[in-house]
Amino acid sequence: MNQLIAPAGTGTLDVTSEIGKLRTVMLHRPGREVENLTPELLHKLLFDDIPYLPVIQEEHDQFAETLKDQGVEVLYLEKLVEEALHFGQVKEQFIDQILQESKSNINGASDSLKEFLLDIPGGQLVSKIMAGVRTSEIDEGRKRHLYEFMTDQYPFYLDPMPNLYFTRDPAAVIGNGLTINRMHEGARRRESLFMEYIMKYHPRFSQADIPVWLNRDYDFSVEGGDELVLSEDTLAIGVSARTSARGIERLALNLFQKQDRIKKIVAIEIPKSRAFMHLDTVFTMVDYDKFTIHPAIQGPNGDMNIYILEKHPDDPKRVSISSRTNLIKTLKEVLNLESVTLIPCGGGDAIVAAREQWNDGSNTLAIAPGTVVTYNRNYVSNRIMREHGIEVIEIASSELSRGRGGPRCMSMPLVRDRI
Ligand SMILES: NC(=[NH2+])NCCC[C@H](N)C(=O)O
Repeated sequence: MNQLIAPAGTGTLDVTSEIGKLRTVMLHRPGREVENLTPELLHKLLFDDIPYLPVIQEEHDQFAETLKDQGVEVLYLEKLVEEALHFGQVKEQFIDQILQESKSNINGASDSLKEFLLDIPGGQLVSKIMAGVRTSEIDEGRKRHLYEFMTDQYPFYLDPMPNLYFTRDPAAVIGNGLTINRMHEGARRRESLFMEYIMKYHPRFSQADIPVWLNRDYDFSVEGGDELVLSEDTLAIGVSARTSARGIERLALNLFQKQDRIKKIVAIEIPKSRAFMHLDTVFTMVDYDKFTIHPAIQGPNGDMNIYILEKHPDDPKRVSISSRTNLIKTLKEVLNLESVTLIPCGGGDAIVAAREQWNDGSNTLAIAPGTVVTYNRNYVSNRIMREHGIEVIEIASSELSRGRGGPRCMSMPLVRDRI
């Protein structure tokens, strides 16, 4: 195995805001999993079109370079998982678990598949699992069951995982710990297993005693696109198509029990629709007192359903819940700010806002207070942000945007400077 990309012993996680200078981030460069999309599978695998692999990779490399140029350390998911399996000597255990969790596709062929995967040389196993395994890839000689010889069945034993380049969702760093998420959609459920292995077995993290605030074995879903770290003591979490109220309450209980820095969780309900799948598709923090917003998530007078969860004074099994209806007022209250500016996606024009939100116009990745990375195609939203004094660094987005996620979705911050 080549030298570790992520040296041992540097594995502290530290994210106490959405905007502190970004120091270390985890990305996933889209790979062959994207080429295993077919029109029939698009809906199930949560895509709207099939990206052209060489171009999506080029755009992704440009994204990574942009971050590196700003001094950000970029780690790659695939490499971290390979290293975790190698140094933890857990390749077979990992294969067993992937097969176990892919059961509905495998349909009894797991012995042949396990042999097939064990034969793949180190360094290629992880990308193979990510790309998916076609039924036609298993040698005739390895097939044992009648249905394994049939050709007209579902094409995959292991489904491809084309959403992996949205590293934001399967896990999220909060303070010095993280959530390793139970994903809402079956198409993404296995993704968080990778992070579990990285944290347990990668030499950079395994000795660091990193708290896991919520694990993927909890029955109710939470996804990273809904988890926003507003400040050292306050989180915002979307109650969305992907993140359940129960998941949020469990996370709150665990946090209040295991640490005492984070004191408030602001649960923000958003419409449960495909376009607004996570809170970060309609709301991101771009500066100390500025946020992007898609106006369609607010009622006529700016009203919304917002709940603040706090530690219950005398019952550790409950949280105290109080409600709010106005986003600006709530943000001012929890962040102790005199004023808060919401920058509307598409400048608030109904058509432009809808069009640009669809291509993640509100989904910014802050790399420092007042500096964000965005997609170039959302030129109206980008202009409006600049008019509000934000430095906007644009990246190419023709193919990346086809997966319905933007720069925030495509990045998992591991370390940010405190602000
Ligand atoms: N944090 C985000 N907004 N992630 C976007 C994920 C998009 C992905 N196709 C999905 O449906 O899951």
